[in-house]
Amino acid sequence: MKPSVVLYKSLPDDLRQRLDEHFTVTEINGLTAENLEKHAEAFASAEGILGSGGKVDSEFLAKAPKLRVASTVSVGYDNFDVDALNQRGVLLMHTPTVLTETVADTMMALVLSSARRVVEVAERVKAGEWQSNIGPDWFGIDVHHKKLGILGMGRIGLALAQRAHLGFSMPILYNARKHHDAAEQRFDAQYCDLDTLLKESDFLCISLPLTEQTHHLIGREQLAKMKPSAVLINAGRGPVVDEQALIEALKDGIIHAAGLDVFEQEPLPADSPLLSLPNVVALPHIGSATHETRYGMAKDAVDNLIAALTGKVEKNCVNPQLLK
Ligand SMILES: NC(=O)c1ccc[n+]([C@@H]2O[C@H](COP(=O)([O-])OP(=O)(O)OC[C@H]3O[C@@H](n4cnc5c(N)ncnc54)[C@H](O)[C@@H]3O)[C@@H](O)[C@H]2O)c1
Ligand SMILES: O=C(O)[C@H](O)CO
Repeated sequence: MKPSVVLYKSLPDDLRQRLDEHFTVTEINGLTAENLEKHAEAFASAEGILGSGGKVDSEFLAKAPKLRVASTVSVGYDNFDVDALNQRGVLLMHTPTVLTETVADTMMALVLSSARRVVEVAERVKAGEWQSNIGPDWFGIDVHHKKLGILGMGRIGLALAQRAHLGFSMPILYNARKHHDAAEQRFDAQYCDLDTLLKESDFLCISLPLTEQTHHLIGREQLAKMKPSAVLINAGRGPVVDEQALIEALKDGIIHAAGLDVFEQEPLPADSPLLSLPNVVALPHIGSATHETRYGMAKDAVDNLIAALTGKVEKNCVNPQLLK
């Protein structure tokens, strides 16, 4: 008999077919409380789950007593209680690597659009405000040759360093839990402590995961250490930055601008003060959102689930110690 799995994100037809070849699939529309109740039987018999978003914690695991594998269509896994999964012996599979270059492209787009005010001035053109030669009120700030600080020099940080250093002649500073040899050798990146990163970066780019240690790592005190001309870019997770403190810093001129792909609450509420600030570029969490990359992530998530439920895991496992 094929193992039962719950699919909580829709897949392209060919990938859905591949999943059906291996498993008996129950497809639901998200891991909501309502769906957990409505599809209690499917969760009670599920050996695997595949999707993205929604909390997977001990309360969830109690409803899925046969679960062996959770496969998320994302690299970030802050919505999973990894300790609870480990206690239950549930493997957690994710999709690093396939999205790295695309997310770095998004971060570079945020750097450029925040500095050159691309969104703001394009809106002004559409509104018919371009009536004569433009003056300084349309100008932005340079990107090339400015110092780019990377907070979280992992896969995405490295791909951003490549773009910024080789493409835009930007000196790279970074802070991470440890030195990154490839970043130092290939892009001359200089390791520094967080305070130095805050004080010296012209663009502070955050590509950190959300953990207990990184929650509100950037708050009022840290923003105050940044240059008034600095731009903050966040494509890691929203809660790494204290959003209220960021709003105040942007309003008060403590920093110059922000380019944000992630927020404390997503979707960002329509009445968020961030949306009325001209010096903010706000994107709807599109870091990896290209057709090619989203397909690649879904494919990897399907392959990961098949590998893990058939005992053939070689990569993409968050808790490989369970395999021993
Ligand atoms: N906006 C998006 O659509 C999008 C897309 C993909 C990933 N992400 C986010 O980006 C994160 C990073 O992805 P990645 O593939 O580069 O991961 P990664 O594991 O390769 O890199 C993370 C880096 O953060 C560093 N780090 C972790 N905790 C730290 C701390 N307390 N202080 C300093 N450095 C710390 C690590 O040392 C590592 O260098 C993901 O976890 C996810 O949250 C967002
Ligand atoms: O972590 C990730 O992969 C992205 O944020 C998409 O959720």
